[in-house]
Amino acid sequence: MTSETHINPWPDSSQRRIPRVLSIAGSDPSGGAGIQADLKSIAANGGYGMAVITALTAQNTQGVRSVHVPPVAFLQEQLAAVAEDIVIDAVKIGMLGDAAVINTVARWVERTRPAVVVLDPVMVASSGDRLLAADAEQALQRLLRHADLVTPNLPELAVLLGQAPAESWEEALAQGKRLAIGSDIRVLVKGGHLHSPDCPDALVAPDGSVYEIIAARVQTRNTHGTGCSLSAGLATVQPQLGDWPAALRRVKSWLSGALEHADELQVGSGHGPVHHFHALFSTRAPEGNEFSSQLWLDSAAVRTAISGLEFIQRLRDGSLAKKDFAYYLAQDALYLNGYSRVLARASALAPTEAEQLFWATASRQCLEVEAQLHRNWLGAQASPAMPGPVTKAYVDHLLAAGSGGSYGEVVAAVLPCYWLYADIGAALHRQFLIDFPDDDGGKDGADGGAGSHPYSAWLLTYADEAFAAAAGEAIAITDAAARNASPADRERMRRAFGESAKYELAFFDAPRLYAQNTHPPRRLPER
Ligand SMILES: Nc1ncnc2c1ncn2[C@@H]1O[C@H](COP(=O)(O)OP(=O)(O)OP(=O)(O)O)[C@@H](O)[C@H]1O
Ligand SMILES: Cc1ncc(COP(=O)(O)O)c(N)n1
Repeated sequence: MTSETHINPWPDSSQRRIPRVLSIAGSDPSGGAGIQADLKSIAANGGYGMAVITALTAQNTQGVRSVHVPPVAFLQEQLAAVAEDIVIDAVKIGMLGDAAVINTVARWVERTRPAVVVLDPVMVASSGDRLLAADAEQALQRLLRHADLVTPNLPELAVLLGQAPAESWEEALAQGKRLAIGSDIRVLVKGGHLHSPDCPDALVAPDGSVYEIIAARVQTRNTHGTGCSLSAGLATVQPQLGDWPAALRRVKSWLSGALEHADELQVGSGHGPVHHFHALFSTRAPEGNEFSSQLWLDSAAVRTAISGLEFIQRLRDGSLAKKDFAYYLAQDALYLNGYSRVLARASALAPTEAEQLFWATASRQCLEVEAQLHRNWLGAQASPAMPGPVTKAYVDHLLAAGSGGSYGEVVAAVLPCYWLYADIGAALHRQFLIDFPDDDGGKDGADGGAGSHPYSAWLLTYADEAFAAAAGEAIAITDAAARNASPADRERMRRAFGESAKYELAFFDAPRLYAQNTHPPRRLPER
C-alpha cells in the first residue's frame, strides 16, 4: 500500500472528531516548543498527535545551545513509516533546520498531499538563536505553495518578503497581504512581537481579504513555544470545524488561557512554556453555585432561541395550530417515559439518601404525568404515537448518560428539562396573565371553546410552584455533584447539560417540523 492511499481520506465538507495530526518539527528537550509543544497542543485541542523529528536541539528556557540535524534518509524513513500505516488528517510543519530537510519534506508533501497543511516557518527562536540555516530561507519558498496556512511571526514574515520587519500592526497586515496575494496562499499574521497592549492576529486569504481577531496581551515572560502551539492547534481544529476563522477563534482563546496559566508551571528561569492543559488541570472546585451559574451562562443562546421559536410565540398568543400542540403533547408523554428511567438511574447513583429520594420521587411523578397525558388525551388516539426524531435523539442522549455516565453527568443531563422548562414556563405564564387578564383557562380554554386563549389551561399549569421548587433542588444537587467531581468530569457534566439544552430547543421546535394532521387533544392535560 502506498502512502498516497492514506492521505485526504474524506471529502472537504466532512468533519473529523479526533483528527490524526502529524507534526514535522524539531525537538525541544525542555518541552516548551517544537514537537513537545505540538503534541501537547494537539492533545489539548482534541486531536491525536504524531511526530516526525527533523532536528534535535539542545535548548532550555534560556536559549538554544546546539542543533543536530539527522540524515535526511532517516527523516524519509520516519515519514514513510507513519504515512504508510496511519491516515493523516492534518500536518503541521515547524522547525526544518536546513535546505536538505526542507526539500525532503517538500517532496513528501508534494507526493502525499495531506488534506490540511499548516506551515510555521520557524527561523529564529524567541531567544534569538537561529533554527534555520541562513542559506535555507530561499528553499522555504518551495514549501509555501503547498501550505493551506502559513503562520510566520513578524521577523519571519519580513524574511519571506525580503523586507524589514513590520513595526506596526498596519505594516504587518500590509506585508501579510503582499505575501498572501503574491504567493497565492493563506497567511496568519501574528501580533505577538508588537509592542502593543493587545495581541491581534489576522487571517489573510489569497485574495487579500482579512479576518482579524484581537486578544488581550497576557503579562507573562513565559511565552516560549506560543507560535508552535498555535500552529499545531490550528492544524488540529481546522479538520474538526472545517473553517479557518472558526478554528482561529477557538485556538486563540485556548492559547490565551494557556498563557494566563503559564506562570503556574514554574519551568526554568528564562522564557518558560505555556500551560497547554490549563483547562484539564484547573482544579479549583466550585464553592457555591458557580457551576450552575456557568451552565446558565453557557445556555444563554439556547434560551434566547427557545423564546424566539414560532411554537413558543404561538403558544403564547394562542395561534398555535392544534396539530402542533397535539404532536408536542404526544411526544412529551413518550419523552417522560424515558426521562423517568434516567431519573431512576440518578436515584440509584445518588450519594445521599435525600438525593436518592428526590430522584426516585421525580421518576415516579414523571410516570404519573405521562399517565395523565394518556388519560386526558392520548387515549383518544387511534394508534399509539411513535417517538419523533428529536424525542428519540433526546431520550437516547439521556439514556446514554444514564448508562455510562457518572452521577454528575446524569444529573447535569437531566437538569435542562427542569430548569429550561421552568424558565420558559414562568415567562409564558407571566406574559399570559398580562395579555389575557380575564382568561381563567381551566373552565373555558381547554377545548378552544369560549375562552379567548385556547391553551389557557395549559399555560396556567406553568405556575406550578412545586415544579419550580423541584427545579431549584435539582440545580443545588448539580452544584453539589460538581463540587465533588474531577475537572474532567465537570467538563463532561457541562457537555451533558449543553447537549440536553440543545435538545430542549429542538423539542419545542419539533412540532413545526414533524407534526402531521392528527386528532386535536380531547381536553387539556395537567403537567
Ligand atoms: N503575551 C501574549 N499574550 C497573548 N497572546 C500572545 C502573547 N504573546 C504571543 N501571543 C500570541 O501567541 C501567538 C504566537 O505569536 P507570536 O507572534 O509570538 O509568534 P511566534 O514568534 O512564532 O511565537 P514563539 O516564537 O513565541 O513560539 C499569536 O496568536 C500571538 O498573538
Ligand atoms: C525545536 C524548536 N522549534 C521551534 C522553536 C521556536 O519557538 P520559540 O520561538 O518560542 O523559541 C524552538 N525554540 N525550538
